[in-house]
Amino acid sequence: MAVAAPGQLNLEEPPSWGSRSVDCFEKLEQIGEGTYGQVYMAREIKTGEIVALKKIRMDNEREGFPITAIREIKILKKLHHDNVLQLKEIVTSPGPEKDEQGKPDGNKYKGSIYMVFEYMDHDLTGLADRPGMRFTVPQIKCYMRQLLTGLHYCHVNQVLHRDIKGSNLLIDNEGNLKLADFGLARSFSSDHNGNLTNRVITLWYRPPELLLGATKYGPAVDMWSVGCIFAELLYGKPILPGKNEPEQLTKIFELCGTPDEVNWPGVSKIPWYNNFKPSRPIKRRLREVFKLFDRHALELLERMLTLDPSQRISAKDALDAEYFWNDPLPCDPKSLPKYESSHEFQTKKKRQQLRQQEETAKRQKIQHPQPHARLPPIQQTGQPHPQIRPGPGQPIHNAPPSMAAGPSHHYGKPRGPSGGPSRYPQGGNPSGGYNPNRGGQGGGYGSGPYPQQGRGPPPYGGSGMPGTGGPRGGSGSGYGVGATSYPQGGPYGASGAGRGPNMMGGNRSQQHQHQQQYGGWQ
Ligand SMILES: Nc1ncnc2c1ncn2[C@@H]1O[C@H](COP(=O)(O)OP(=O)(O)OP(=O)(O)O)[C@@H](O)[C@H]1O
Repeated sequence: MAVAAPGQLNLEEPPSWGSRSVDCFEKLEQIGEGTYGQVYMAREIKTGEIVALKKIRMDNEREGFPITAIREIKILKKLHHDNVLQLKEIVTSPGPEKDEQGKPDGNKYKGSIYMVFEYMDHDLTGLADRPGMRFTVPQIKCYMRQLLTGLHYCHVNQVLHRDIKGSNLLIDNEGNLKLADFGLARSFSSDHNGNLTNRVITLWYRPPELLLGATKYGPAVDMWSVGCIFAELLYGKPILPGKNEPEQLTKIFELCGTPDEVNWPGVSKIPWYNNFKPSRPIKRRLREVFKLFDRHALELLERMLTLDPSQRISAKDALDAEYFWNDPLPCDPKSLPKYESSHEFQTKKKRQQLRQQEETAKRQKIQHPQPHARLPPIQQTGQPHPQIRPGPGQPIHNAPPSMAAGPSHHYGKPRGPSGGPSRYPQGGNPSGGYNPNRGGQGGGYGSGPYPQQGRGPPPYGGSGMPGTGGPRGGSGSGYGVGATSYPQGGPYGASGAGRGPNMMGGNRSQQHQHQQQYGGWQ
């Protein structure tokens, strides 16, 4: 394999994995900082294509190339799906590392390795954190369906993601959602008998079985995380923000009730069950806490946030849920508005800058109190003119790609504990039309190729469907307008009565009794 000499570009050769130098790319801006390395937006010099470069952290030289990166590369090489982030190539940086004076440091050959990914404009957390951002119901359905489709593909191909969270769900300006960050992912098989680590999945999205110490588990762990994301999208903020593992379990029990041998056969045999067993049983309150969610959303959420992993809904069955087949239907991703790029890293940075600015302004005020309230405020130099930017949360229709991906325009706002839900959709379309376009059931977890979805092609909202035009909703949509109507101050607060009608209204009885899916992996 030809390796590019330091500073030289392999422009003639088609890129083969690991053969090219990172110098083939021009780094534009840092867009992410993860546990395992930095992520940059970059431009390929030859083609002008915008990509994301994820630098593999090699801090711990003694342990060699990080196992997480090896896993991620191995897994991503075998996954090819529209809803899974595509790894395009691996590139290397020319070693040896330069010292502080810019001279090569002979003792240190620390050439870096980068993964080259297709560039995505947003991650879900960054997008949701934009001030004034409200997702419409068709938009939430659209994202959820893509998330489930990508995850179903992974599970069918015997890959557990094990770190589903908003910042790992990347979204482009075509409305496509892709699963990213397979650093904690691993292959599994239904006959796998070995133990797996339970120290996976970011705490707020971690299922009860892992918190209770299970070391044999399957795709159901990802489905719990999906349930947390789903509720977060509807509710407007994370629903289970525990500070540590015991508190996380307590929050889960307060929402989902305590597990016992009746609702979760076998739970008492999970290693730490006795350590965490609450002194008295707690009733499940999910339906009460989220009673303002529409009926089909609540039904689906119930099945995702089921304590017993063997009874938790699978990605495939979730895609078949009434929620996705009733009005308002998921919108076509392409109909979603285009926003300026927003990644969690940048919105956090922006929030920090804003806080600093506010503190400086406060300090200045204390040092130089204004003698008269009517005097005009001191003009800050270097501030952009407010009119050159679109309003916060406003889509930038017709912006050329370079602007849409422009590095210097990011909005952020403090997301303090008092920041109540503000971005979930408002009242929905009461006319719940039924989509008859359904095929039979099919697929399931097995080896082999990715099966077709049971219901044939996904429905898209047709004309007149509320909110297909974007988060502000079209005329008469009823989405994204009006005051926030969900309870403030956390999901366990008093549930507000009389806050508007159920989105769907309807009274149809539940159609499907879903099969248990995960028994084999428990
Ligand atoms: N292909 C991409 N396009 C745009 N942004 C990206 C891309 N890949 C990653 N990012 C951004 O970088 C962030 C971190 O990336 P990633 O999760 O892959 O790294 P990580 O080191 O594993 O992070 P973590 O510790 O949060 O799991 C993402 O949340 C996202 O905002």
